[in-house]
Amino acid sequence: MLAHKYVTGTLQSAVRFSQPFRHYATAPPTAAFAASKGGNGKYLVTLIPGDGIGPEISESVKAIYSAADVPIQWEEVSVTPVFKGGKTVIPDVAINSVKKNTVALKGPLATPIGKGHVSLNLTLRRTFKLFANVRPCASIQGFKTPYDDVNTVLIRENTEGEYSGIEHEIVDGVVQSIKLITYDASERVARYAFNYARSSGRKRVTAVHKANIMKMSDGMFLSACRQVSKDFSDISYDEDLLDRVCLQIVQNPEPYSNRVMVMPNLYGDILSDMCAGLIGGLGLTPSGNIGRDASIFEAVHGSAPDIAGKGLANPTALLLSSLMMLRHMNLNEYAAKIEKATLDTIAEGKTITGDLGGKASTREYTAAIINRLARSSG
Ligand SMILES: NC(=O)C1=CN([C@@H]2O[C@H](COP(=O)(O)OP(=O)(O)OC[C@H]3O[C@@H](n4cnc5c(N)ncnc54)[C@H](O)[C@@H]3O)[C@@H](O)[C@H]2O)C=CC1
Ligand SMILES: O=C(O)CCC(=O)C(=O)O
Repeated sequence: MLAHKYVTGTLQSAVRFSQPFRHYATAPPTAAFAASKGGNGKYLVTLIPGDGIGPEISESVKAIYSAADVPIQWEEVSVTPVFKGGKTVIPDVAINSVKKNTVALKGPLATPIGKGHVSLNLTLRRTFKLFANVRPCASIQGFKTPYDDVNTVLIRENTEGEYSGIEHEIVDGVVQSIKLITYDASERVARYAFNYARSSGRKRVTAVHKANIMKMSDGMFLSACRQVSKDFSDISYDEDLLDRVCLQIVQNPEPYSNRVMVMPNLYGDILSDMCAGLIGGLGLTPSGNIGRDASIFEAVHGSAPDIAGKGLANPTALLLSSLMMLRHMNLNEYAAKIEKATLDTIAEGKTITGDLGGKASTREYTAAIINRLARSSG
């Protein structure tokens, strides 16, 4: 078993790799990583390739890891839903793999719209009590977008709120969907956000809300944040309305760059897509779903059915998610090496995918990163 050294480990990486730390570190002081090793001495990590572009971008990550000699052995599982006991559930083999390995990299899973099975993404988060979804979003130096220095970190409550999945038809034509907020879950994610701010050198936490309208539910979320803020005298705390944040961040993202924003589930889902738009799109933004007993890393984006199977997908978001995972596992040097090769490839701009304005296929872009890795170690 590896010890729980996250705060120390992360601070060390801050000193040694100041630029990467700014981008894609996780600072999970409460999350456990109990190393599970295979016979070859490599760490076992669950890989869920997912739907749509998921298998293509997973192949890319696997190829890059292999080229960088990352000491990881993938345990690949499918989460094709099965019908059991009147419900759609995730197959036991996938659940058991994540339970055993405690870390997983997951491709996007598609959810039918307005009908069909529940979201398996949400089911995984609830099953493993992955209470905080960390979504960093940073401009890539040298890659030109309308904004040059976006560096936001958004932490989203990940188990309840508007995504509790409690909906019913009261009478014909009237449907009720319950937004469930508990003090415990709010307190837990708020504490995580403050700890994250402290260990990543950010000086402010902003709770994003709509408590002017949802006085009780978002009001309770804010009460929990205020209470937790009292334990962090070195971090300033404030609150802002979601709609104001949306307006202001697209007008000028700079003031949001040195703080952590924490918020209920749905707001985090939407605001993180908007932040992705500030830096070049969904092909670039990673995330980590952090829990006490397991953590699952995934891109912010979905299965992109419009480009699936065409070899056009940008694997960067999944790759950067996997780097958050490596840092979570204290494999910092591998993360730094791959991160540099990736960001340099994008900054150079010669071999980038269509979503970033380039012409490269997923394979060509992956090969460009691998070449750069080879050059840097040769
Ligand atoms: N965590 C997860 O697994 C998520 C799953 N989904 C699911 O994914 C499915 C599709 O959802 P959409 O709303 O279409 O969102 P999406 O994120 O899949 O796609 C939105 C747009 O961004 C583009 N895009 C996304 N990722 C890209 C990448 N890596 N490279 C290049 N272009 C990329 C797509 O081509 C599309 O035009 C739905 O079933 C949804 O429920 C959506 C979001 C998150
Ligand atoms: O589960 C899904 O299909 C979409 C989920 C999503 O957009 C998210 O929570 O990130």
